[in-house]
Amino acid sequence: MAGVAGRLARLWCSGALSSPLQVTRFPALQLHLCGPAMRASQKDFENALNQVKLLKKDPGNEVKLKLYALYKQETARRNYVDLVSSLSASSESSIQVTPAADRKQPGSDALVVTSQDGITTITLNRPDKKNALTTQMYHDIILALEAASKDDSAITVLTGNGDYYCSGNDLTNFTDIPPGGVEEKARSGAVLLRDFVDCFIDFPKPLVAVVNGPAVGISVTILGLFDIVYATDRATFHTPFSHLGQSPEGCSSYTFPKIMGPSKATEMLVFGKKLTAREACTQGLVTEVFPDSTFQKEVWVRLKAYSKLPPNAMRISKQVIRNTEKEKLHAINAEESNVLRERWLSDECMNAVVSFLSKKAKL
Ligand SMILES: CCCC/C=C/CC(=O)SCCNC(=O)CCNC(=O)[C@H](O)C(C)(C)COP(=O)(O)OP(=O)(O)OC[C@H]1O[C@@H](n2cnc3c(N)ncnc32)[C@H](O)[C@@H]1OP(=O)(O)O
Repeated sequence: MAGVAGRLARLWCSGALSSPLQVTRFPALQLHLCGPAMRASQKDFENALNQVKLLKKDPGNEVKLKLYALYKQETARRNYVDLVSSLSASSESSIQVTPAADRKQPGSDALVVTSQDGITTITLNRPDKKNALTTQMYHDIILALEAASKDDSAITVLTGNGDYYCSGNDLTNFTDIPPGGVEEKARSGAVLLRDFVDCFIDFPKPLVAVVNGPAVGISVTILGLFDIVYATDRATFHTPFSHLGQSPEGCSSYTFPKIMGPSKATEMLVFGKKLTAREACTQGLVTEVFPDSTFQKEVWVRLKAYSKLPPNAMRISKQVIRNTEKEKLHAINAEESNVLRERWLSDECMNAVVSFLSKKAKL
């Protein structure tokens, strides 16, 4: 695998790949760009890579993102073959192979929703990926919030499983390029972002973030739309948008200056300054910080007590607080999503994403 990865890296780092048009002149590589249904043999793939080595110019970021996606497919294919080989090698193997149709759909395990003691808890559950948000997870969170807004719980909580709260947008989302290309991807991403943030703006009940560890990107910006933010003292708050060639979302361009003042907001949103939990609390983004050793216990005791308060009174009080700003927040969300759609198409953003993916794939 490292061989294929290394070759891909050398191709684009050395400038060996040329334009997307030139790449599609090579039938074997084209087969791979068309996906698993038209999969070329490993030999075809190796041949294609040798062919593209002869090209002179950079292939462009769209092709690099496709190459990364193909590299992941290739890895998955090899893992599949290895697993089946290991099963055949040991006829006494105890591994049960579940028929594909019976398996849970991707994404379903990545979000866990529970309801207890008047509290609905939505838990991000991809601890091995620091709870990075896949496209599926954005959709699932929207559905979970819609359900929670109508269930009989008094309070809704968002938290993370594992050492991180959330590492923000899963940057591999960028490799899932539809037939309409990166423009279509950016358009659909902006619609999803807007719908996702709208749900937080409109959420009718008290919404609490239980920040169990570091938080990055969109998981930080939407905190400005929560009613309470409790954090472990291990948490940090980081919005590296400029580093990623991106711009603020989650209404943070409005809520952060309002919460912490324009210059502190600029340090975070423009210069990517990472705040400790205590700094975030001093600046008003976090409601209260707890020692990590007692964080879960203290927070849940507190929330269980709050959940016994009259639910209608809490809902109406929240409406009174939120309603004066709702229209404005929706307008800001729409504007931020539009700006980001453009940003996602910029070289600054594409280069940053390709650089992250190259490091991740150890290319
Ligand atoms: C609808 C769309 C809205 C889009 C708007 C959102 C804007 C944002 O959210 S921008 C912020 C995007 N997030 C990042 O830039 C964070 C990227 N990740 C990291 O910098 C590091 O992984 C992190 C500091 C979070 C953790 O570092 P480590 O403690 O060293 O752990 P690893 O890097 O080894 O991470 C383990 C594993 O998880 C993968 N990972 C983590 N975060 C992401 C992510 N955001 N996207 C994709 N993958 C992520 C990481 O690559 C590792 O994977 P493997 O190597 O496969 O094990």
